[in-house]
Amino acid sequence: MAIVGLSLVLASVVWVVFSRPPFLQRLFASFWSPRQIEQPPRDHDGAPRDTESGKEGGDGVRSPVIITTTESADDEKPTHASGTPGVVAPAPPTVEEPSSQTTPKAPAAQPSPNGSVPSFSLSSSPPASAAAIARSASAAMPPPAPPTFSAPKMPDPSFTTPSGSASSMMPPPPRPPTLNNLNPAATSRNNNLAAPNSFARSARQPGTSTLAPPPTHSSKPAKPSRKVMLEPGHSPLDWARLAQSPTSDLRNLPAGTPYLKVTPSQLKTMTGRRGKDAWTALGGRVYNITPYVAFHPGGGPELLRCAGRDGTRLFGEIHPWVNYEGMLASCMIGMLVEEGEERKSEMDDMD
Ligand code: HEM
Repeated sequence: MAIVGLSLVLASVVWVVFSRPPFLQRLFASFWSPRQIEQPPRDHDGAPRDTESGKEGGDGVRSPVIITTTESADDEKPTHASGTPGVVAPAPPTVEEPSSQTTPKAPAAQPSPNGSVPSFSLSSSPPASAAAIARSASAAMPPPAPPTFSAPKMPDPSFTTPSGSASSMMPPPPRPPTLNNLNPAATSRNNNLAAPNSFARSARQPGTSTLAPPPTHSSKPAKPSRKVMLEPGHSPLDWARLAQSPTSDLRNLPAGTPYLKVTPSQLKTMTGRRGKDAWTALGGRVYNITPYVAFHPGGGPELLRCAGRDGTRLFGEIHPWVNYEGMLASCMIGMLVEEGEERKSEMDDMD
């Protein structure tokens, strides 16, 4: 197409140079007034030529219509050449635009046999208007590159392995969670990961709380206190004041009586009943506990459980921390001896 167009242009130029048609001179004269519309030439009889219907008036000789740039597109009405062989057209119709110099595609007509001036005839389907010419010209030219609105290339969302080199490869983004994870078939691949959760669910039984402290068996539950209400004036402080007085004698023995050797049989008769005092042996020593019964925090009956016998084991089971020696120093009778030892000592005294 480009070659054909160029050849047409070249042929037109050659023709204009050699023939110099009169209409071209008028064209040059009117070139400087582009808004002027040149009236189409009239036929010899003076009637305007019907350019739309293609009818020719007069002798049928067709005059070209030169259309310059006009205000409205309706004025652009080119004429169609008859293209009859042998009919010499003075000039081919040309449509000129000041901005775009386009030439209609008109193939060179065969020269007339009589050797007249070569004429040009329009092709079978010439553009009918300047816009059509422009369209045809644009169609003849290579189409411009279409505007590209392509966005910056985003990374391929697919997670296929890229074919680039390893140096240009970037680590793929983390796989977003998809609904496929809900598929049992898909989750079956991650059973090894779901196992701990299922184990944790199975290990935690309903009703158990992880916030509750674990059960401990190291601390014994506190025993309820077995202390009793003491009579007024019989507090531990009152006992301490009474027992440490130098004038107080709590043994209930004749004055000046030394410490006695008490045998278990003798101790057994001192139970605090039948008018006798209550004696007990603690750590090999014999104490008269009768004055302390009213001051015992654990109560009298508890204290008298060891009267008339050795109360060392029972005492240690309840309150081994109690300093009985200091508390009962003024109540000490003597030493607990084996049976027969008191007699042996009496015989030694007789000797
Ligand atoms: C003869 C010597 C004894 C002395 C000097 C003595 C002294 C004491 C003292 C000072 C307490 C108060 C302890 C405290 O406040 O923590 C006490 C409490 C007690 N005693 Fe004795 N006691 C004697 C013998 C006994 C015996 C032979 C028994 C029982 C068979 C006994 C049973 C108790 C009980 C049950 C308590 C109350 C413990 C508690 O706080 O729950 N005591 N005694």
